[in-house]
Amino acid sequence: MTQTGPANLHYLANPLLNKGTAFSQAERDQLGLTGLLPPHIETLDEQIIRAHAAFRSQASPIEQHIYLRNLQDDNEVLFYALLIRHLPEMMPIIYTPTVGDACKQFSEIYRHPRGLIIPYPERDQIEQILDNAINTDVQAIVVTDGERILGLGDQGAGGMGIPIGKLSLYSGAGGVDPAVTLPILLDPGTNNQERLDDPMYIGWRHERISGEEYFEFVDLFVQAVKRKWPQVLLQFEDFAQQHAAPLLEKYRDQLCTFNDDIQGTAAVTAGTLLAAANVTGVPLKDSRIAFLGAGSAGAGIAEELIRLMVKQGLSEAEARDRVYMVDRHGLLTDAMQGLLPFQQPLAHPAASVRDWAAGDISLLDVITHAKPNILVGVSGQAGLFTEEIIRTMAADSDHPIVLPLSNPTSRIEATPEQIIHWSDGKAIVATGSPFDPVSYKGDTHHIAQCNNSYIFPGMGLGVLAANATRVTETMFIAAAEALAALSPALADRRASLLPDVSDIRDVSRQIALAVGLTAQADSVAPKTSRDALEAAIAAKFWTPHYQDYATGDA
Ligand SMILES: O=C([O-])CC(=O)C(=O)O
Ligand SMILES: [Mg+2]
Repeated sequence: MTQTGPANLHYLANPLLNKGTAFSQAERDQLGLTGLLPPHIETLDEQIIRAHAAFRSQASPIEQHIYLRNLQDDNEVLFYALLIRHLPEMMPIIYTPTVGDACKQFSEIYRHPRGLIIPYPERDQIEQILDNAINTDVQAIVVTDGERILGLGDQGAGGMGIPIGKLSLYSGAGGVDPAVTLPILLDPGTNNQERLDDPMYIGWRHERISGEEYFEFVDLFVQAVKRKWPQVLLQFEDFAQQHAAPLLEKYRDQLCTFNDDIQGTAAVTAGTLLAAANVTGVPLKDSRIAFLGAGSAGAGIAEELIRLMVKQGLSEAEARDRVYMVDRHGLLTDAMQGLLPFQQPLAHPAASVRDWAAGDISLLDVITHAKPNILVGVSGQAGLFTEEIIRTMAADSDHPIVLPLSNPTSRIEATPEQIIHWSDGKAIVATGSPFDPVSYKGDTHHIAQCNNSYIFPGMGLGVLAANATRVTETMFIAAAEALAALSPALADRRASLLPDVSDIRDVSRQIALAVGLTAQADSVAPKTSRDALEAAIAAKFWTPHYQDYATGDA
């Protein structure tokens, strides 16, 4: 049957169906596309080469981001084929760090609708909004409310860049079909004055709603999602500290959900530290760990490490004793007023540290007295790992492990180069944002990217392939252990602690298997054999390819 007129838009305007110059002659004839496309018919491979050249010709990372996002909104098969072929080059563009700039400039660079936006004034129509999603088989959602975007704070509606970037990695790194993914922005306003004052701001121009109203708004959304897609995986991303942990506690037993900043970051950090323990010879249970930043991400990592130390044989009290949380008022102690519920179990008895300082106990005081061999930065603030802090730590430890995890690059606590120089080459460094290797005194130090991007794509794939109905803490432990088992540093101590980004699709499949097996053991997924689960993961694993729309009788 020959289609003419606007029906051809069905193919050209839907990025999940569009093939651009790769529509065959038969498709062009049958779908009414002749004359709408240039005559040379390209293969996907030729399209990738041409798109890569166009990408390279962009003047700056943000221009490259805009180019790739436009390509994604035009032709998803080509976008993912290009991305997968050039992951190490393109991941920093669609994801951290450049996605941070894209969130800040979201209004200026906005081009096409993608996903769903739910502004607070439209809260009575959430079901209708969900019905409007252009993809009907939704299996994985990433949602943000824009309040704590990376270390960049409140970006309002610009936060939508994050769910889009995360889901690009679900497909690009985790093999989840983009047709089943849906980014969502809850827009409860913004307290970012610059955005409110910007005439170009495209979000709901209103200060953030808060308190009961806020939690009711999120609940309207979650209940509507549960009714419409009862099996869906719902990932919370970049919510502010005062909301992230309470929302996780509220919903973790209601549907298949997790918080990436609390649980995904915890798992990748645990995996990195398990790998590092193989290099240093100091097991996690014998380590002492200092954190700068005691928000929900820091606390999430701390609790995961405590679980692992207990698994390695410590009592819970012994494990807690080895973890020191430092926030803007210094070391958390039980004498502090106003600790949040998730911080209280991580506070040290004030009496046990009374002699460390006259007033607030600083990070340097903690380094001096507790002598940690592991230092984790989740402060969101640049420069807080000072030369004195790193030198003091290195004086007491043969292999200090330093993880400045704050994103994007502009927020890092200290650069790998600084840490390696100040520690005279002793430190093992992994960062949240990507960094090039550092040369120091003839040695090359590889900098692993300790980013939850090693975890959430595999978690998503594993949950979907195993038909899991909940996400448990043991599934994250399994993901961390699976990641550590793939560390190149196991075979070569000088190699990176984490696999190369170019191997991330294989990593995701391994993590999916570990996660799926654990979901079965935890009775949150139907029991199958290991072989059947492996087959389910392989069947679920999407690779970009074009469908043939031409009917045989052309
Ligand atoms: O997005 C990233 O690169 C890691 C992450 O979740 C965050 O920093 O909030
Ligand atoms: Mg995040």
